[in-house]
Amino acid sequence: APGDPALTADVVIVGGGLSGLTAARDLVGGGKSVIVLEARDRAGGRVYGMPLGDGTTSEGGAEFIGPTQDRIAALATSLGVQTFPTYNTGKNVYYRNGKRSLYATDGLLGAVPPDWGILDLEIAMLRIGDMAKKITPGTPWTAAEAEEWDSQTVHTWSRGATISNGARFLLDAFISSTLSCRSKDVSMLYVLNYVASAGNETNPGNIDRLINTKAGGQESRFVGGSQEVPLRLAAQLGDRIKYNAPVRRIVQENGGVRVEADGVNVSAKRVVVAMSPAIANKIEFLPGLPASRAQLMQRFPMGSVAKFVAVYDTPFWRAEGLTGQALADSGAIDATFDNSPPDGSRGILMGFINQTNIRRLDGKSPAEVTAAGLDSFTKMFGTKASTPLRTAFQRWDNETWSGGGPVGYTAPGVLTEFGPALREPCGLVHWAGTETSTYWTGYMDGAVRSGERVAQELLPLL
Ligand SMILES: Cc1cc2nc3c(=O)[nH]c(=O)nc-3n(C[C@H](O)[C@H](O)[C@H](O)COP(=O)(O)OP(=O)(O)OC[C@H]3O[C@@H](n4cnc5c(N)ncnc54)[C@H](O)[C@@H]3O)c2cc1C
Repeated sequence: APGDPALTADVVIVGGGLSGLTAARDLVGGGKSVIVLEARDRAGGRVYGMPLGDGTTSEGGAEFIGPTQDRIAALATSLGVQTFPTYNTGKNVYYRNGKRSLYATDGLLGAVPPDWGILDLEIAMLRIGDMAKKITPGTPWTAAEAEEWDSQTVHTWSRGATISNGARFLLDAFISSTLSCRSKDVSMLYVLNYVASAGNETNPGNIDRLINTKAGGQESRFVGGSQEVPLRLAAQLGDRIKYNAPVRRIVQENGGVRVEADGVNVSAKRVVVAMSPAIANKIEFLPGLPASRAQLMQRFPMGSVAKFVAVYDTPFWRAEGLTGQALADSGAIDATFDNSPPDGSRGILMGFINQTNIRRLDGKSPAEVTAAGLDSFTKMFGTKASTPLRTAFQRWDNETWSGGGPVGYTAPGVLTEFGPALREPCGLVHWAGTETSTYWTGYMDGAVRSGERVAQELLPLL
């Protein structure tokens, strides 16, 4: 705003999440001056160590890393952050139609619960895999069948492709646990691209790598918590990052950009907007953006998700032969993981509260959310789960600077019509954020890849 101190840099980066921080690292490495403007009082965005109230934290946002997520892996290694395997020994819990059952994840069908309709499901999953092979990751609108797949939701497709309630429930659960939305919210084309994107340049994406713990996206965790990665990268960037500086307006004028944030203005040659399209839509652009980009940002909502954790003096489920992973069709939590520290010195259960379930808890008190979370854990893991030492939860739908999570998704008709505007620079404005990534879109790896891509895009222009 007028009167605020004015800084100058080659590039101003809006957003201090993994995408913005990575872009800053590479631009600084290329000899350019950079200022990062971050709305929050911390770096990391959707990567956040949720305080447990005893001086320790548990992952409140992004957590897992798996094979082919090469760029987040390289970044973590460069910062001295190690990984360890997600606890995955024993059986998983399946809570369905009021009944609890256990299932092994190393059987013929992999990590699929033993529901009626399992063959029906397998056939549908194979079909999804075959369709995803026809997608070029990052540009799904170029597929020959793009119009057909972008004309239906996953719900519409799955009701045609399956006959059993079990298969339909599990396909809905796949969408809820990966995108935190309902199958009726999201385009089939979007999901096929998500599957195709779960790989790298030499290993085509596939559904198993997307959803599995063993050999999949949930295989490993970071020692000390995932937030170590953005926090250490932010420390390297030092006072190039300005916190508590929400950007309100981006003005392109006189051959450069002026970026106006609360308390500070920055003039630069170019600007990178490093966040989800939905959150970028809160910024005023002058002159206005091309309609295809402006309207893309109106059509890219965030999922609705919270993470709930309970801390116990031991991971008691391990002694009972359980992984700590569960899937449920009722209650607040629909999927869980063992979030204990690497040495198992105490037990932490983590549950996702997704889509309708978290909206039902809108306006509820922390005590009511906690009661709902513990009720779920108790149904899944027995009465021992009802008496934790402490609990915590992190809602993302209430976060002003995230607007939900884990990722933005699109309803039918959006990618084929507006998708090409996702990465296309608008004059001096460039776009990063996991939503723009070719591989592992929606993940930390995608965020890092998008930061690396935007830096490569900019360096020859500066
Ligand atoms: C509950 C949950 C679980 C997840 N689990 C995983 C997982 O297990 N593995 C995985 O790889 N990924 C996971 N993810 C996804 C992962 O967190 C994201 O893909 C990634 O962190 C996105 O990084 P980003 O830089 O693209 O965006 P963000 O992290 O959203 O960064 C955007 C930044 O911009 C800032 N900002 C917004 N508006 C403004 C403004 N106007 N001015 C200035 N700054 C602004 C925000 O504060 C934020 O810091 C999860 C996410 C959630 C929410």
